Amino acid sequence: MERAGGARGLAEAGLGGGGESGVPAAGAVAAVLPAGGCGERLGGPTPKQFCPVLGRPLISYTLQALQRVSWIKDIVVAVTSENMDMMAAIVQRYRHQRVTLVEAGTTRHRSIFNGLKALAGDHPHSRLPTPTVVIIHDAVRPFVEEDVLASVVAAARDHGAAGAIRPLVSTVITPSADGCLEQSLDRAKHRASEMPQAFLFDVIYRAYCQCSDHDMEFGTECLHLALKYCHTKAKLVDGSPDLWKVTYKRDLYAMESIIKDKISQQICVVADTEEDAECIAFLQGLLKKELEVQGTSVTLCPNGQDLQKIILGDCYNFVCINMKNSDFRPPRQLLAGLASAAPSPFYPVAVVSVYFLDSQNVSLSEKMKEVMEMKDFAKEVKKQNVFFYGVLIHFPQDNPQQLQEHVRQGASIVASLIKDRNAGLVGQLLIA
Ligand SMILES: Nc1ccn([C@@H]2O[C@H](COP(=O)(O)OP(=O)(O)OP(=O)(O)O)[C@@H](O)[C@H]2O)c(=O)n1
Ligand SMILES: O=C(CO)[C@H](O)[C@H](O)COP(=O)(O)O
Repeated sequence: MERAGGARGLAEAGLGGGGESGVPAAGAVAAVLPAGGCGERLGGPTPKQFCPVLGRPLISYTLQALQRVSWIKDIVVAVTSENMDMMAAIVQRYRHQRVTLVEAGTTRHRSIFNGLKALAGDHPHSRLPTPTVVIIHDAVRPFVEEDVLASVVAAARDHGAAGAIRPLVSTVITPSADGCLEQSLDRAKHRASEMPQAFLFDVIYRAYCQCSDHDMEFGTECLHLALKYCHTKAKLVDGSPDLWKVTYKRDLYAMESIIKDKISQQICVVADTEEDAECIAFLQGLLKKELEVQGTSVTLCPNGQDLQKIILGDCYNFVCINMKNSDFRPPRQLLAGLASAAPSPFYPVAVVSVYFLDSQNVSLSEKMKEVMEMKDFAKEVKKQNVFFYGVLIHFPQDNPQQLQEHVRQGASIVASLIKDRNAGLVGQLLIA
């Protein structure tokens, strides 16, 4: 695959990007994602933009967020040459569109400038149209919504530059040469500069073209460049709390926890309601309470009807109730439905099969063969990013009180499996 003058158009590889070179579409918007850092503050051998979160590289979440915005026509990602192939593989695996890769620079500003060059038609082979407005967004800020992107783009159209800001959490101070307090800034009069930022392409491109080596080497603020070199005062846009940048290890943990909460919002309960309505309603209520998420919608899906619609509706959690049969048969119909619906590869799908067994009638040892088959089944479906778990609820026919207690415990186990999505428990049969 040929590199387009430092820009590696994935268009050549048929993976997205492309368009008439150098022809600025009216009002077109593009984005530049600097992703060429080494993540020193986070530590570890893997640059943080490639660190896995729930099995997927961080940068894929940011690309997914930008991809949801249809009016961003091109996304230029700046990565180092040694990470170029890995980045192309991520784009292909997660089916990210409109992406073009360019070589990163030795600093963040240099990486951004390389991204802008790919949009300026500066490179003889650059095939990307020059946008009217360009968004600059750190690849390690995965939680960016369309509303803030639209706000900074609209403000940039009017003011030439715009950037998201947040209230300061810590007070900013100036240390003296001997390491003592020189002054402390009035926190109420200052803000933290975040991303996304947006610029009239001409403004920010001219600023970078004039940028001094010192600014290129040590600068950290694009808005400052627009002011210093193009006398353009950026409009400041209040951003939401989730615009934060993954910088330290703790930020990765926080990101994973936020995503787990987000994808646990909807649960599809698959069951044959004719016989199981009462028990399912009870389990349903418990699941909503256990997951403590207002948004959880527990969808009853009798005999797998409407399953296709639910799967396509971004549901990543399925609970299959097996009351009629006592064997530990995995829900093959459901898994076949999942496979044919080809859900997005973005998140692992949790499937929990709940079995009810009256141990007075059937001993668990007689079921060991089926339990082992369940593990093999789980291993197979894990290749399609489906995490399959089993939960056995002891179902004493002659003791309804005890049954309720066991169902309560079972709901708690199901909720934990869904929230934690622990790959280490895949294929296990947990007993309530
Ligand atoms: N030469 C560089 C340095 C940084 N970045 C990118 O700029 C963004 C914000 O920078 P930062 O959080 O500082 O990332 P790192 O430089 O990787 O972190 P550290 O300073 O801890 O090494 C990141 O997406 C990073 O990949 C870049 O494109 N090129
Ligand atoms: O907040 C920002 C304003 O543009 C930048 O993301 C931040 O300055 C980047 O700094 P660093 O790369 O050192 O984390």
